[in-house]
Amino acid sequence: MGTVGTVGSAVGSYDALLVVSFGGPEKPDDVMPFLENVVRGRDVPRERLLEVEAHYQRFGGVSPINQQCRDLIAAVEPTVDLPVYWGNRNWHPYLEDTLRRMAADGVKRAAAFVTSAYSSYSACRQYLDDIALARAAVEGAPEVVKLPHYYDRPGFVAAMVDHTREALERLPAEHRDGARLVFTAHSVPISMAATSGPDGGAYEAQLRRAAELVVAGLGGDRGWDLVWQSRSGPPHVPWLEPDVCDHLRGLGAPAVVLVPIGFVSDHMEVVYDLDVEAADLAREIGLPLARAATVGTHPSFVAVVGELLAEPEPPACPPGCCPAPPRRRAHG
Ligand SMILES: CC1=C(CCC(=O)O)c2cc3nc(cc4[nH]c(cc5[nH]c(cc1n2)c(C)c5CCC(=O)O)c(CCC(=O)O)c4C)C(CCC(=O)O)=C3C
Ligand SMILES: [Fe+2]
Repeated sequence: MGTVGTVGSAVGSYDALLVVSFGGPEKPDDVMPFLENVVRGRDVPRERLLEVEAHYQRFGGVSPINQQCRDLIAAVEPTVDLPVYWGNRNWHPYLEDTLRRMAADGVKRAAAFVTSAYSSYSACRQYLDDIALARAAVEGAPEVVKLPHYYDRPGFVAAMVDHTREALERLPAEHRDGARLVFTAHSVPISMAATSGPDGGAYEAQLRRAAELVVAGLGGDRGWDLVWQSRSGPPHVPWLEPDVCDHLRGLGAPAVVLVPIGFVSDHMEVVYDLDVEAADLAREIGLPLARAATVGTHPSFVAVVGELLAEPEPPACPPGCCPAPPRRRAHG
């Protein structure tokens, strides 16, 4: 027992909610140590890391993600009947420290809400692995049951529909009808996309499904695409394409609404890669652009957390689901 995603037990068996997130730096000196944590054992070239460091430093070394987690927790806390804890993969508060506190508080069985709605190694399995590692380091750590993916929940979709409609309204009136919806998500290596979910291909399939639901919620008759952003890794490794900026160059529509369907809050990939990079490009090519907000603390999204907690415990991911990519050899 004691594995993540354990099957069994009845509804209402949780004695805490654990919000699990990525983590981000909150001052300039945190940035490099945070980035080193993120890419440890991964094939990310030094030049890419320095580029991303500059994105964070441009915002004073502060990632928006931690405050967004605090905001989400503040919104969720009054709606659930459980103590709420928060632990990150890559920065304080670390999962391990949080699990230690939970053990000291007598928590036995927590539900984990991960701030990522989709399958794939980076969006799902890596969080499970991190939870397992943190649990192994903590004497008497609670069991942790990861709540299921929520990209197709009506509350998630409704929040994105509202935010997309708001973005459309920010476009000049004459362009609203013709504006194309361009959904974006974090690119991943093609090999990771291919092995995501129990039968492969789940990351892209789930994103397409979520986008379809949002388009339907808006009335259904608007042209849309799903494209990728925030590519990392070395140039010789193929990642999902097209990149959002390349796509905007050849768009052939009078205006665009970018909809970051792949993210649950406006974190650095959104405020830099979309609001700086893609927005600069759009200005350069004279393309009116509005960016939809992510679900954030939209009430219908907040309600999804309570909905997941009230459901029967989800089955664990099958063992072969979203396997880890091969780890990079240590440099000599
Ligand atoms: C699928 C996916 C999500 C969505 C699911 C989810 O939300 O979890 C996501 C989220 C995030 N990614 C984030 C930050 C970073 N991701 C990196 C690198 C990578 N991401 C990958 C994938 C994903 N990443 C991959 C395959 C890599 C290559 C290295 C590796 O195989 O791990 C790097 C290294 C530098 C670089 O970008 O090259 C950074 C700094 C932040 C925090 C942002 C903030 O601070 O506000 C968040 C929420
Ligand atoms: Fe990432």
